Amino acid sequence: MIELTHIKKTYDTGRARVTAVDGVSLSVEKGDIYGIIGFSGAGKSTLVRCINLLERPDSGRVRVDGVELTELSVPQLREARRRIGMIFQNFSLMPSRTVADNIAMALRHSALTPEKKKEKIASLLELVGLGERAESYPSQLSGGQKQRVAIARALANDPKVLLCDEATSALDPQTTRSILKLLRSLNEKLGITMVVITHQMSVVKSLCRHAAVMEHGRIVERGTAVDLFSHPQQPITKSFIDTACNVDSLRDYLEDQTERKAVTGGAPVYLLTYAGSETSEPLMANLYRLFGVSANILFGNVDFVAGTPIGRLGVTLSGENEAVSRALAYIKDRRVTVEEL
Ligand SMILES: Nc1ncnc2c1ncn2[C@@H]1O[C@H](COP(=O)(O)OP(=O)(O)OP(=O)(O)O)[C@@H](O)[C@H]1O
Repeated sequence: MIELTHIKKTYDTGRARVTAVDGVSLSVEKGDIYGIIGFSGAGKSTLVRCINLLERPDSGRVRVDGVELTELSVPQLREARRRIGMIFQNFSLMPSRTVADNIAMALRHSALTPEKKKEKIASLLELVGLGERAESYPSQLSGGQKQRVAIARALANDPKVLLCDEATSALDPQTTRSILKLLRSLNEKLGITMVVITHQMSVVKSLCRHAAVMEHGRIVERGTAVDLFSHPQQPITKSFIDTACNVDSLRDYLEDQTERKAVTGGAPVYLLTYAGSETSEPLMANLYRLFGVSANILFGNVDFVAGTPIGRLGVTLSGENEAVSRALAYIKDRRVTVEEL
């Protein structure tokens, strides 16, 4: 559905030349929810704004639903953009217009009759759970409700693609969950392809099937959300995952050598990460049964990523040195990742 090829975008700030996107290629399948994660300034927004040519890349190709956008005339591009909805962190609603009028703005070039437009607006508001708020003004709505209006507006022209730029970053955790749930249901009901920019791995965790990690204008790692969560390769991906899965708290705790000695008795701490069916194996029991090695659990966390459980355990292992080595080899054989902390 979306094909970006060797996208490069630089900005001339007067004093310096900033390379915001540095030769990125990205392919997003129809119906996918694709996350783009990275720290502030990594180039996520610029990359996503290249998908609808809100930013025109210096070089590279942008193909959406089989159409090469960079080759279109201005009127053709305007038409093509209607098939690409976008929502933002700050909602971008017109404060002086009602909810219904905000959505109507997106339909001003539509061929629908005024009657049909009214029906369309009502059904869009129904879809986002705001059937009763057509005549409210944005100032009368909560942040979550404003984002729902923005989503309804983005869907007005039946887009095939929805771009979400930090859509939940300004919302509290509970409202974030409800907006992510809405986006998931729209993806299921409408089959709409979504690209979701975020600096929070928790958004990737609960929404995305695939994701790419950006750093300094480049994609440094990409894959299924399950793979990124269970077998992150790059340091930046690991650090995002550690934060999302609370491993940070264990690392912080172990940094204090006195605390560390008190809980581990000086034994090494291993972080075991396992995904999917690997979780069902009674691993700890087997370590004792097969090797006489017992595990002392210091930390445990299970996340569900795209419906797959991914577990993390922080353990010390006690037993004969030789037995512990064999136990570690046994664990690794079961596709459990072992990291010494
Ligand atoms: N219009 C602009 N003019 C000059 N520099 C820009 C412009 N837009 C972005 N940049 C620069 O390009 C780089 C990438 O910015 P971008 O907003 O794409 O990153 P981001 O990952 O989306 O970060 P954030 O989450 O903070 O928005 C940054 O160094 C930024 O300062």
